[in-house]
Amino acid sequence: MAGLLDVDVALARLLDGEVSLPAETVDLGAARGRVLAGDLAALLTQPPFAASAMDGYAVRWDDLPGPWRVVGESAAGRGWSGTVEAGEALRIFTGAPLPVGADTVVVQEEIERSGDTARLSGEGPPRLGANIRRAAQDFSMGDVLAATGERLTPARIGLLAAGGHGSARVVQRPRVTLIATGDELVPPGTMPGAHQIVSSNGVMLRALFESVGGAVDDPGIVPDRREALAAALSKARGDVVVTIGGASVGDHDLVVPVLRDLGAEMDFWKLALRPGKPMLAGRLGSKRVIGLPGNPVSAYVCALLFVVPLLCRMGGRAEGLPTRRLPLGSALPANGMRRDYMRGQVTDGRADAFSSQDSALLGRLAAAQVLIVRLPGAPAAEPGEIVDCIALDSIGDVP
Ligand SMILES: Nc1nc2c(c(=O)[nH]1)N[C@H]1C(S)=C(S)[C@@H](COP(=O)(O)OP(=O)(O)OC[C@H]3O[C@@H](n4cnc5c(N)ncnc54)[C@H](O)[C@@H]3O)O[C@H]1N2
Ligand code: MOO
Repeated sequence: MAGLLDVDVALARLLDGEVSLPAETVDLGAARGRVLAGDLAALLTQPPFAASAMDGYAVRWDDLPGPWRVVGESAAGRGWSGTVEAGEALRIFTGAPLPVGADTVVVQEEIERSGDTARLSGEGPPRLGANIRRAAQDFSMGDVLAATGERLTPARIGLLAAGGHGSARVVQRPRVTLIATGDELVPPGTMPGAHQIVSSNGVMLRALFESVGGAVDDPGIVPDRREALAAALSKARGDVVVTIGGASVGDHDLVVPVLRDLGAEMDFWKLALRPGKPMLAGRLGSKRVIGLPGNPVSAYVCALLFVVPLLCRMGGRAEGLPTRRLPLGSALPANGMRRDYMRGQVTDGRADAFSSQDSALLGRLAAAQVLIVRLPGAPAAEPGEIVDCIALDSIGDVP
């Protein structure tokens, strides 16, 4: 479409030359979801020594089926320094070091104890080495426990702590300032007066950006006045400023004129995209500026297609959105000249677009499992035809 930029070209321009932010050190206790800035190797070996996996008696396999003379005790944190000789057993507890000489643990449920004598009362251990965790069974000093670019899941955090780390070098979180513009807006939780609506986009986008690691500052709603918007844009902190609304061409759509007044460089404005045609991108000093359209679905789709990949690039994460190729459940009409992202559901493995695609309908967006992608000029599609979809339910999965 004349004058409207292709979505892929716009995304490539947006990401061109952008690299991940510098690293910082964080305590493991506050590191969930962060992205490693470098490989982390084990500083320790785990387990550091052969240990009993059960409460019982450490014996020599060759001595089975006993009986044994119990010569001492090894508990977690308090090992036993002697050697288990032929005919001897050592009382041992879970996690305690296996003594020299012993090679197998008999669980206490299979032992009858009387004074210093232990007798087998059950079947006994199934094999040499039973109920023992070997030294280094989990990992050895020097093993890479987590690699650059990996996200710190709860389990990885535990692994790093076991490996001797108390903190980790991670990529800084990209900082985003949200600026919602509009005289009609009131904050969430406030009853709108006449001709007002709730600013639902701010909290929605905050949640989306945080789900991919963004650190969001939302200083509130800015009225449709040039000076107010200019002040908010000038004050905005962080790496990326995201405006919401006022991106179009109406008399009260001030984002582009105010950005121009402030000397911002414009990367692009107006895309061959539905929903979200008036989306814009630029630079204000060292900050990236993204102007999202105000219609809630347009704001969400543009944020997903552009801001999420930008934040992922800055935050050292994989950028691609999760996609699926699915057969259509019902026919679709020919598409116009804008790339269309149709909200839809998946039933029995087939994607169906909702009948209404109005970009103001948050209910349909919240119910959508997929965005069905229709390329500019795509002909009508029959049921069963395979279409590309963005899987909305697997976005921003910080565990
Ligand atoms: N003459 C033209 N008019 C419009 C065009 C066009 O090309 N020529 N484009 C249309 C398209 S497409 C879109 S999308 C909208 C986007 O316009 P703006 O970005 O300027 O958005 P607003 O006018 O400020 O608001 C649109 C709509 O969204 C509501 N809104 C705004 N902010 C929020 C918020 N934070 N939370 C919830 N809802 C919000 C606002 O009240 C309006 O209803 O322009 C078309 N017009
Ligand atoms: O792009 Mo607008 O987003 O068609 O409603």
